[in-house]
Amino acid sequence: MILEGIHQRSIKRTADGAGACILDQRELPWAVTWVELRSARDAEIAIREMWTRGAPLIGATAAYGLAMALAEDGSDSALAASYALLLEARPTAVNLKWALDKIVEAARPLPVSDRAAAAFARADAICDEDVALNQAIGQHGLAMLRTLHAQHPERPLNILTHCNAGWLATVDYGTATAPIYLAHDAGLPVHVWVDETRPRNQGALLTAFELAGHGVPHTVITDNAGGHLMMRGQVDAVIVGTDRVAANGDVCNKIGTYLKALAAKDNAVPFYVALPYTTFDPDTATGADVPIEERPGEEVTWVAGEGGRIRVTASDAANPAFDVTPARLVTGYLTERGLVDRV
Ligand SMILES: CSC[C@@H](O)[C@@H](O)C(=O)COP(=O)(O)O
Repeated sequence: MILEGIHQRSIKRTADGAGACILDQRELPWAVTWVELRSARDAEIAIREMWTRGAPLIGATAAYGLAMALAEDGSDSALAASYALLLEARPTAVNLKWALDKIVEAARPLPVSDRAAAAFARADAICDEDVALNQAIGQHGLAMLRTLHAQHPERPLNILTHCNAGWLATVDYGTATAPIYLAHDAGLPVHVWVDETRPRNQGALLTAFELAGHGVPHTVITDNAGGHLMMRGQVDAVIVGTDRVAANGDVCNKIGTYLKALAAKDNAVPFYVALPYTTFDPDTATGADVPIEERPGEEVTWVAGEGGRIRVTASDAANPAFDVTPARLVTGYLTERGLVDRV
């Protein structure tokens, strides 16, 4: 299947209803490949190895994975084993646990023979809800962007984003990108500075692909360029997604987000975090309590691009995948309930 170049659901049930189809994001933007997941183990590999990624989409994939596990074996012990397998696939995005818990809540009270159907139905509902949440975030974000644009109506609104918090990271629309898509569709002139987002380059590879497909003017920049652009007055707002917001409002997101928040603060650029309630974690007190995924150093020492991978150093590399932006650096949280200054 070839993408139409515009957003669509990034996870779907297979035609027979017994599995889930995802885009293999490792191949984007060079190839658009849909992959069928047929078991909890398939879902776990797809999440762990980042065929699929982004907090809400990780949750949706895990939900279908648990439903597939129940179709194979609906017993309590099988449910517990597959829950643990999927939960360990990636540690940072709280949507993973949230979605798995919703499947357990829906399935466990039922007779074993009814559990798989209930789990699939709940996974479908998680996906439908994610789309609605992102649309609501988009509507509130559009109002916010209109207000910002009114300050300088003579020029396009420049938004900087980090990583990929678009439709590829969610079921559809994205969190950080939903306001951008709605603004563009409403005729508001927006231009997006896209952080390339080393080491895996989700910005250059995925966000740019999305924005190009939707016709949104954008420019890819190195991760180090944002502070300079802010100092020059070339950024009107930063909007990022998040993998987990702690009870105190600290924001865990892709490594490098914190530096953007610091630069934004120093240059009086508003820094917004877009999130659905499924990414808020009241059980994690502060950002210091969020488990930060340490990924292989090879993601740093080798860079993937068109035509393959090239090695950039023979030295050892460290690769923390996320960082924490303290709540004090956040101007506002863009949620399905509106723009709020505390979560
Ligand atoms: C709406 S997704 C928000 C975040 O999950 C996203 O920006 C991000 O950091 C994703 O990290 P990734 O490691 O690519 O899964």
